[in-house]
Amino acid sequence: MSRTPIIAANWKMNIGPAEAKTFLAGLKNEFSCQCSKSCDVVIVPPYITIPAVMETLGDCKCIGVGAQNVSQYDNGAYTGEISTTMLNELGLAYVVLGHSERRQYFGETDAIINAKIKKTLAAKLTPIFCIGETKEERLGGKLEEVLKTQIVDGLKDLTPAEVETIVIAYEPVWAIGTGLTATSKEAQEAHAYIRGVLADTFGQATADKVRIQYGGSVKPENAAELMAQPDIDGALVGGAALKPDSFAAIVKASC
Ligand SMILES: O=C(CO)COP(=O)(O)O
Repeated sequence: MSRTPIIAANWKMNIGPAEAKTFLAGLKNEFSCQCSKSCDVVIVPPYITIPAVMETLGDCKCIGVGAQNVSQYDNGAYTGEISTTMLNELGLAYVVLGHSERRQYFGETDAIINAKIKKTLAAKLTPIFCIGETKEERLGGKLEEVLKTQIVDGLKDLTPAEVETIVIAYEPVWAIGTGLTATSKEAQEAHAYIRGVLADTFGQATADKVRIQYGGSVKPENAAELMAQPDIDGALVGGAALKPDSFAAIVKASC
C-alpha cells in the first residue's frame, strides 16, 4: 500500500512573524519549491505567525500550512479561541489536534478532541490527530489500552470515508522534547497496532489509507531509519523543526 509521507514542523509556542520570514528564506535555500510527489511538507506555526508564513511562502504552494489547534465552537463569546471559519479564511490545509501538550496542560479530553476533529472535517481541513502514551502507561503495560481508547473515542461517530482523510501522529509522551526517541522497532510496533485498531474499527481498506506519522525527538540522524518502517508514513517534528537546515535535512532523509 503506498501512502505519501507527510513531514510536518510543529513550531509550538516558538517563532513569531519576523523570525518566520528568516526561517522560510533559509528553508527555500535548502530545498526548491518544485512540488515533489514523493512527500507532503507542512509547517504548523503559532496562529499569529500564520499570515506571515502564507505571505512568505507565496508561490511555494508545495509546502502546506496548518494550525496547532482550533475551537470546537462556531463563533461567539469564547475569549481566546479561533474558529474553523477563521482558519478557512486564511487558506490553511491542516489542524493539529489532541497534542499531548494540549491534553496535559489545557485539559483536552478525548471528547473535546472528537468535537474538534468533527468541526475540522466539516470545514474541509485535514486533522493531524495526535495520540500517545506516557512513560508510566508504557511501563505499566497499558500502551495498547491507551492507544485504543484515544483512537476509538477521538474518532467516535466518524465514517470510514472521513477517517481515510485524517493523518494520525503517534507521539509517545516520554519521547517528546526529551531526546529519547522510540527505537524504530518500538515505533513500528505501535504504528502497526494503531493500524490494526483502525482496521478493526473502520475496515482494513480505510486503515491502509491512513497516514500515521511518528513524533518524538525526530532528528536528521534518526529520520531515515524511522521512515523506512512499513507503517511509519512521516514525522511530526518539534525541536528539530525550529531551524531550517535541520528541518530540511529531515525532509530530505524522509522523502
Ligand atoms: O511534540 C512533538 C511534535 O508535535 C515532538 O517534539 P520534539 O520533536 O521536540 O520531541
